[in-house]
Amino acid sequence: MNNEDAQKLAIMEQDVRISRAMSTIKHKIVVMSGKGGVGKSTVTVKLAEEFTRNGYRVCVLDADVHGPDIPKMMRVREPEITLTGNLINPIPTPVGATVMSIEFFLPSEDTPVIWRGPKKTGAIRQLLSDVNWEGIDVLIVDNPPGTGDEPLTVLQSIPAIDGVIIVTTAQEVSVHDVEKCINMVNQLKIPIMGIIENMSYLQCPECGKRIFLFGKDGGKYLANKFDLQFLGGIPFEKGISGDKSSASSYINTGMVKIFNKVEKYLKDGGVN
Ligand SMILES: Nc1ncnc2c1ncn2[C@@H]1O[C@H](COP(=O)(O)OP(=O)(O)OP(=O)(O)O)[C@@H](O)[C@H]1O
Repeated sequence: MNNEDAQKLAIMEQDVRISRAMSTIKHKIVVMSGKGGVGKSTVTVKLAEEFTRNGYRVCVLDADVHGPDIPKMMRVREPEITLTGNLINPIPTPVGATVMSIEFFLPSEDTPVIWRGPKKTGAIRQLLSDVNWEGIDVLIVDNPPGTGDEPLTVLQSIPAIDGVIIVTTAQEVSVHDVEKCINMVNQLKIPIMGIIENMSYLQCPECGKRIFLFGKDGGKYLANKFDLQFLGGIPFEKGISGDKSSASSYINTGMVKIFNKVEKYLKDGGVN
């Protein structure tokens, strides 16, 4: 066998291990965006909390190799890695969910990842195959931003994704980048559950008037253009911004409505 064939075989074997390891997960959701910083991780954490509050056993997979913020946002500090057989157990969080992140395997949380492409995608695939995913009702994956190798690897490696949730702001640049992201997911023939517009508006604490800092209805525009469900908007919220560690303590009415739609989508078997 030449080198290329050996590599193909190793990938196929890993695909089998991933499928086996993930086969017991009831539902898999991938949260993604064409643009960085639009609130993908925040939405992932809030959604995980809503599912947990409603009795689901939830795990969040932080697939962002460069900015693994999820453990901090889910208030996991000094995680203790344990094994079941040779599979790594997800780490419990204070709200009752669990989390798995590349950050747990870095020498320190301040260590930058300077790996090249294949090493990064290899790390993502290894997490998928080497984690103990037993007993999880809903896996929510925080996919790295953009349409590059890493988000693509997540979409191609996770079998039977129930649906992708696309996060955008109303801003033109975000909408434009998200269009590329939607096209990528469509090309892979993975269902898109719907669009969330984050940072939709700021409500003036004095007069209650809504200020649309990033313009209006970018999320609805995308939903109409691609014939997708608009899952809802989330306003700017004081409690959510700044210190990422504070995100977990915060409940948002917009998020409850979004959760209801996402839960209905899963119960209906992936039909909008
Ligand atoms: N609705 C909101 N109101 C106020 N601040 C928000 C809101 N959503 C997100 N933020 C803040 O915006 C910043 C970026 O959010 P977040 O990290 O969730 O984005 P991201 O899309 O996951 O970023 P990255 O591309 O780095 O992964 C954070 O400081 C977060 O607290």
